[in-house]
Amino acid sequence: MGSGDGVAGQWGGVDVNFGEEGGRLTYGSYLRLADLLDQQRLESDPPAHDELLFITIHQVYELWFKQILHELTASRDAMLNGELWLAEHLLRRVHTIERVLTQQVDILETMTPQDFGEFRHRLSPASGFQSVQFREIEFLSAAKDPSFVRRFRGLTEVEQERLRRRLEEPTLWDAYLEVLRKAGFDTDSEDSIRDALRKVAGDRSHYAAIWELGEALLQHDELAAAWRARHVVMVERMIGTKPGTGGSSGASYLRSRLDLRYYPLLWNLRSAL
Ligand code: HEM
Ligand SMILES: N[C@@H](CC(=O)c1ccccc1NC=O)C(=O)O
Repeated sequence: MGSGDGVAGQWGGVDVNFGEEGGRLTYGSYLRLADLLDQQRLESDPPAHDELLFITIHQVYELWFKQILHELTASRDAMLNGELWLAEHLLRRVHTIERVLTQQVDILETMTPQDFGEFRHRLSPASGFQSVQFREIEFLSAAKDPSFVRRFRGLTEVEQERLRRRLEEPTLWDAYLEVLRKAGFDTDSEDSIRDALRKVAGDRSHYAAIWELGEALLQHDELAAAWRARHVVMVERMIGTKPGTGGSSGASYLRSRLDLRYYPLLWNLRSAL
């Protein structure tokens, strides 16, 4: 039996020690649960029952966004280093997370418009439009749009700097073009890239790793589009045609974003196969 202040005892025939044990790692201290579980502060007063769900869902999104950025950055770097298997492996993990993110909408949709209405008026002018990590994912994937940095109101210096860095650094598409160049293809013009993609697609046994990587990028693009489509339908269900708390036209603004594609040349390729 161990010593210390913890609760010691027998469990299933195994000696166990619960407690701090003089600063030894515990589940709660490792995961910083005291801090994590103290971050859900409601705006509504008296508290609206569904606001905890609303905050929790968004915080979970942001945690997964952090993980996605970690994986996409490493995948981009792996492509630049010629480690194609690693780049693909990490993209496949991202796909799995992205599927979960779209499914999470189901949970939020258990909230009715009436119950959302109890605290929605407190949220203005905040909105998902201001999610820095969401925009970082777009920039890193290839959809760089510097106007977002200007249009964001109330960003901290650190957040602005994060976005500026993402605008400067290579995207996943830049890294894929580097992969094509290393394989001997010319990528100087859009036509030469189209040509390279057709050659890769036409000789998959020879270009297996490059083809599969292109497919993994396309999958990431498709899953991001699926999230946008799911989000706008949820928005219509929750607020109809009302303007958004972020100051946009709401669902019609979001509909204008549905055609966004990170890798249009990979999509165009389909018409040539
Ligand atoms: C009740 C649920 C939700 C409603 C009614 C809603 C509504 C909206 C609206 C109206 C906009 C347009 C900007 C504006 O406010 O004017 C927007 C943007 C956005 N929302 Fe939501 N949203 C909901 C849940 C979520 C969740 C769970 C996320 C996850 C992080 C999210 C992320 C975003 C993002 C990233 C944008 C910017 C999209 C873009 O610029 O392409 N939203 N949302
Ligand atoms: N823009 C939403 C409110 C909303 O959903 C929201 C508000 C604050 C922080 C994140 C949000 N999520 C997505 O936009 C609305 O207009 O109802």
